[in-house]
Amino acid sequence: MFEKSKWIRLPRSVVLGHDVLSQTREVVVETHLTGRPLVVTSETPREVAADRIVAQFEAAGDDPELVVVEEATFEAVEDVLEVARGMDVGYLVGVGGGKPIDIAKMASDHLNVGFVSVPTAASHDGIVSGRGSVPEGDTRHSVAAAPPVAVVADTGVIADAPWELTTAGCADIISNYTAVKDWRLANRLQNVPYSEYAGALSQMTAEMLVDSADSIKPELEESAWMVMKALVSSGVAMSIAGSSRPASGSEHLFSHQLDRIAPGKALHGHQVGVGSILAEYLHSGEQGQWRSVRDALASLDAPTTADGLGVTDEEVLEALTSAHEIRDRYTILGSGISEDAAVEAATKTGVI
Ligand SMILES: NC(=O)C1=CN([C@@H]2O[C@H](COP(=O)(O)OP(=O)(O)OC[C@H]3O[C@@H](n4cnc5c(N)ncnc54)[C@H](OP(=O)(O)O)[C@@H]3O)[C@@H](O)[C@H]2O)C=CC1
Ligand SMILES: O=C(CO)COP(=O)(O)O
Ligand SMILES: [Zn+2]
Repeated sequence: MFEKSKWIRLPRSVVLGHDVLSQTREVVVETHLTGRPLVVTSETPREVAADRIVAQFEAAGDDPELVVVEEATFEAVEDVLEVARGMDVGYLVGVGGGKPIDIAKMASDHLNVGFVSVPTAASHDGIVSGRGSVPEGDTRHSVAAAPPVAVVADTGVIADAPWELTTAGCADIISNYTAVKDWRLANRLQNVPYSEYAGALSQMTAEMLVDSADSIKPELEESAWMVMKALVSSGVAMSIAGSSRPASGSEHLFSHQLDRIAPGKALHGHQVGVGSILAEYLHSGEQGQWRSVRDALASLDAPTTADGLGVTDEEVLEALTSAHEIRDRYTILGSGISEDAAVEAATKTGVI
C-alpha cells in the first residue's frame, strides 16, 4: 500500500524589486495578516529599513512594536517571544540579514502567527527557507520553522548594502554544489532520503549563478536582483526537501565549526564558500572540480583562503578535522578526517 505523504510549505507572496519596501504594509494586507506587528531587526538593518517599515505601520494605525536582536540564539528567540506575548502580537516581520530573519522565523513558529521576511542584504539563503540555524554549545541545530508568509526584498536597499554581503550570498549558493554531492553520498551510503527535485533545483541554482557571474557587480541593482532570485530558489529547494540538506553539507559543518573556533571573523557565506573548495577536493581529489569552485568564488570577489577569511591555518585545520562532530549529518567527512588528510586538502587547494 502506498503510504507516503509530504507537506511542502512555501511563501504565498515573494515581492522583489525596486522600492518594494514602501509596499510592505500593502503586502501584509494582501496576505491577510492582521493585528499588531512586531518588527524584529538588528542595528544596521533598523537604520536602512526597519524604521521605515515601522513608520508605515504607525501611519496606518497598526500600533507596531520593534525589537532589536544581536545573535541568532535561543535566548534571543525567548526575548522576542516575551515582547510578543506582552503585546498580543498579530504577526512578525524579520528585517535584516540571516540572524534577525532566523529569530523572527522561529519565534513566529512558536507563537503560531505569520511572519514576513524582509532581507536587507543578499547574504544568505535562509530568506524563504522553513529552517532556522542556531548554535548551542558544541552543536548547531537546523530547526524546523514555518517559512515566511511573504517576502519583501527591495533591490535598492540590497544593492546599497556592502558588496561583501552580496559576495557572501553568492558563496552560500555556490556551496550548493558540494551540499548536493554530500546529500547524494548520504543517500547511497546511509539510505538518507534524497529528493531529486530539491537536489536538481539546488544544483541548477548554483549553475545559473556561476553562469551569470560576469554580470554580478557592486552597487548594481540588477545584480542584487539576480542574487536574490538565486537565494529564493535555494530556499525553495530547502522547503521542498523539508530539510537544509540541499544547501548545507560538509562545507556548512566546516563553517559552523569555524563559528565556534574563530567567532565573528568572517561572514557565514564566505566561510561556507571556502569550505566548499575543501569539500570538493575531498569528494573528487586533485583533478576534481575544486578549481572550478575556487575560480567561481574568486570571480565573485569571495574569499578562497584562510587569509581571506581572516582566520589562521591552524583554525582551518581544527575546523576541518572536527566538523563532523557538530551534528549528525553524514557527509564526505564521514566519521572525521585525519590531520594529514586535512593538511593535504587545505594545502593542495591553496586554502592554507
Ligand atoms: N535558516 C536558514 O536556512 C539559513 C540561515 N542562515 C543563517 O544566517 C546567518 C548568516 O546570515 P548573514 O546575513 O551573514 O548574518 P547577519 O544577519 O549577521 O548579517 C551580516 C552583517 O550584515 C549586516 N547588514 C545586514 N544588512 C545590511 C545592510 N543593508 N547594510 C549594511 N549592513 C547590513 C549586519 O548588521 P548587524 O550587525 O547590525 O546585524 C551584519 O553585521 C547565520 O546565522 C546563518 O546560520 C544562513 C543560511 C540559511
Ligand atoms: O546555512 C544554511 C543553508 O545555506 C543552513 O544552515 P544549517 O547548516 O544550519 O542547516
Ligand atoms: Zn548557508
